Amino acid sequence: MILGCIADDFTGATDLAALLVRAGVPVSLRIGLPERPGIGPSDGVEVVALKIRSVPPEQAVTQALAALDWLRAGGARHIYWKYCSTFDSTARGNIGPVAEALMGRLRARQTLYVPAFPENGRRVFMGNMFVGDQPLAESPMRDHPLNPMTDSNLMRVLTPQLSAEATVGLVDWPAIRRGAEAVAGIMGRCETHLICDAIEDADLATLARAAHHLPLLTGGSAFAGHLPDAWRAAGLIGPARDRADLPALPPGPAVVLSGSCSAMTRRQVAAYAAEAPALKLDPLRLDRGDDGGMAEWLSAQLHAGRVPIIHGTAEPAEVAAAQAALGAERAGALVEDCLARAATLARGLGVTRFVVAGGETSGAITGALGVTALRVGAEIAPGVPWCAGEDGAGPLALALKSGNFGDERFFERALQAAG
Ligand SMILES: Nc1ncnc2c1ncn2[C@@H]1O[C@H](COP(=O)(O)OP(=O)(O)O)[C@@H](O)[C@H]1O
Ligand SMILES: O=C(O)[C@@H](O)C(=O)COP(=O)(O)O
Repeated sequence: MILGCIADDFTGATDLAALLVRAGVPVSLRIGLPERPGIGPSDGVEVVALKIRSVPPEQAVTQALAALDWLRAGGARHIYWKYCSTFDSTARGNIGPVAEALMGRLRARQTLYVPAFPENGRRVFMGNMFVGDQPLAESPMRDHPLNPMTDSNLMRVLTPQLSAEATVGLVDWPAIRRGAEAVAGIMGRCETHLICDAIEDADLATLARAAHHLPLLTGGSAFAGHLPDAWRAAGLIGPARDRADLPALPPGPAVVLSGSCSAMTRRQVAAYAAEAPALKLDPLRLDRGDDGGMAEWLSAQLHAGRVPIIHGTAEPAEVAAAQAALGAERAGALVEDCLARAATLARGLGVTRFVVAGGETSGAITGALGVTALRVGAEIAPGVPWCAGEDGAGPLALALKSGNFGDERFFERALQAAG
């Protein structure tokens, strides 16, 4: 196995798997830490999807190290720590502690942090992240319900997450533009943690050429997608494979479930709810045990042959009000639990296709369905593939959409793409 990947959430894992599949390597995707030892594709990539973005750092470290041990037992030659392309973290932060713990176990002296995903508008310049044309802290990410990002400077975000002996440096864009040797020059300095600029995919390719030999690399899916070419150029893996083996998606009814409150999801939910039956969940009512008659409503919609949407998606002011009354964690958990129950109910009613918006939400739903592995299908939007899996009831299909990915018509597009 050339690469073993640890993803901090489930949308991130399918995003990563999709970009690696695009890069022509065989990819195997596990949901949660596998119970039994296993060996991934001999010349390919194994992705382990965890739900550790918003948990306390100690828990994130424990789970990531367990995944690392599993991947190394399966023969992984390099490890990739995948987090969000907007560098999302809680106030205490998990990106740094997990990276340091993985470095410790791998005896790695240095690692790179490369979150940029230019195709989806996430770019880093002189250590500052931009989402589209806005600095990260002025973008809608400042209002994220669980991981609000209030500083655009990634070196300032990362430094307090690390131990006192860690040193943080920058691989700056002017150096990247000079080429892999200039990047190697910066890597030869003493800093152990290097935040990397990247504006275009060409920058990610340069970084991959300079750093593909490191035992641990970290970042978003786009950088990982450039590693196979760098390994090929170094003669370490075989030629790119065609995707002749796209998994077939099972036919059958579908539902859309959204717990994401991200700006793009809010537009997507509004567009879909204008044309399809929609049930909106309110954490304050859920706290009183009132889910708006979800089971009866869902059953009636499915029996009428519709593709309904159930969602907690709300504007920042509504989210803030729910959080003020219940606390952010409880408000989030109430919606996640209810959507997980909706998924189980839908499955019991014969649904085979689930379009899900939100990373934490996808973790809750996939966990409730009991899916433990996914095969990656065609991409609906950059970083969002349809995936095929199985639970106790048989085959099913899941499209796990990251909060800000896709365009306004994403849900409709996903349903059409499933055929
Ligand atoms: N109305 C709401 N009020 C408060 N929290 C909510 C509401 N609706 C959803 N949430 C929570 O917000 C979080 C969104 O996170 P996530 O699913 O990862 O979405 P994204 O991919 O956009 O980051 C989830 O924990 C979800 O349960
Ligand atoms: O890197 C990305 O942006 C995604 O892969 C991802 O991790 C998204 O997370 P959510 O926005 O929380 O779904």
